[in-house]
Amino acid sequence: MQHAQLILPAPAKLNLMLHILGRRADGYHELQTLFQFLDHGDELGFAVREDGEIRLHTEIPGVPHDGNLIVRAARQLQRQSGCRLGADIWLEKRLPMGGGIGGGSSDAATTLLALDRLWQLGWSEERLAELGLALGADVPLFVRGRAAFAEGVGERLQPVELEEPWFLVVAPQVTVSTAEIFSDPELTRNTPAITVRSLLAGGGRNDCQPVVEKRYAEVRNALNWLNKFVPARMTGTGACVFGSFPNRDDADKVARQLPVTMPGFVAQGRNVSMLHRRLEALAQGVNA
Ligand SMILES: C[C@](O)(CO)[C@H](O)COP(=O)(O)OP(=O)(O)OC[C@H]1O[C@@H](n2ccc(N)nc2=O)[C@H](O)[C@@H]1O
Ligand SMILES: Nc1ncnc2c1ncn2[C@@H]1O[C@H](COP(=O)(O)OP(=O)(O)OP(=O)(O)O)[C@@H](O)[C@H]1O
Repeated sequence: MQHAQLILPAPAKLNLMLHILGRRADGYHELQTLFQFLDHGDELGFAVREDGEIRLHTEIPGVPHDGNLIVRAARQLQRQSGCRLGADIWLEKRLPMGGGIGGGSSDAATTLLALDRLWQLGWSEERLAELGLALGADVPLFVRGRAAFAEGVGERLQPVELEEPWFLVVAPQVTVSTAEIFSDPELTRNTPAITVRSLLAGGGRNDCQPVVEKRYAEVRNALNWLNKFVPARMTGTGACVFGSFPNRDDADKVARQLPVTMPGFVAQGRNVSMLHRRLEALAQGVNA
């Protein structure tokens, strides 16, 4: 990381609600979801290589180098832009994988925005988001960096202004496969569409939660534990669950009581991703 020219965050997200409206012919699901960012995430470092190679210097156990979303994002951008430069990339992984908080998608989006800058491509966010969609349904959200109501398969984004409470996120020690949950016959796929206005007035749920709770005792236990303090809900297709608090102290107090078998973290919900805050500061010449 000490050789990096540019160090940028890759924040987590929460799905504050997630409704499944139907299934498309290609197997993907039509959904409605409300996304907010957390001020907690991975960190990535980047340096330009003149030889065109893309090298990620940090290994993630179980993920081959060429299958890592960071490498796949970099190679796609290189291919589509025709750029002859390469990159050395370092990763500090802090987010649990397969947790429904978007770690891989966020790493991919940070890579696209970082290399667009270092390779001086001048691509619009729109074009980068379009490229990102091929890597994962949540990548466009992280490229855009604004809390949003999402429709379609998650790519039609409408920015929203939400309260920014503190969350306690509990990470049960299991990995939930998104594909497995979406292919479960018991998943309900017929929630009627709602308007963003009615949603912001309160309500919503996570349609994937009953299926995950049934399959994973660890997720069930985490929900039961957190529900003793505040209403608890699952994010994405799990495994992480969260509850909100009006201030950091209240969230910390509950976090201190977490059993050792149930790690968690406290973070604030943010309407502008910390990646975009950092890029704006850089554009203004602030070295914060
Ligand atoms: C459900 C969410 O977590 C909400 O934030 C995301 O949309 C999932 O995003 P992701 O993990 O990046 O998922 P992808 O890598 O795009 O898709 C993984 C698998 O989930 C299923 N999938 C995903 C998104 C979607 N709208 N419908 C689906 O059916 C598909 O089987 C797909 O093969
Ligand atoms: N840079 C990366 N970080 C994390 N996972 C990666 C990465 N690259 C590839 N993967 C693969 O993607 C899978 C899903 O990882 P991720 O952490 O994005 O899941 P998630 O939090 O459930 O995402 P989502 O909320 O988008 O469903 C991992 O199990 C891993 O095999």
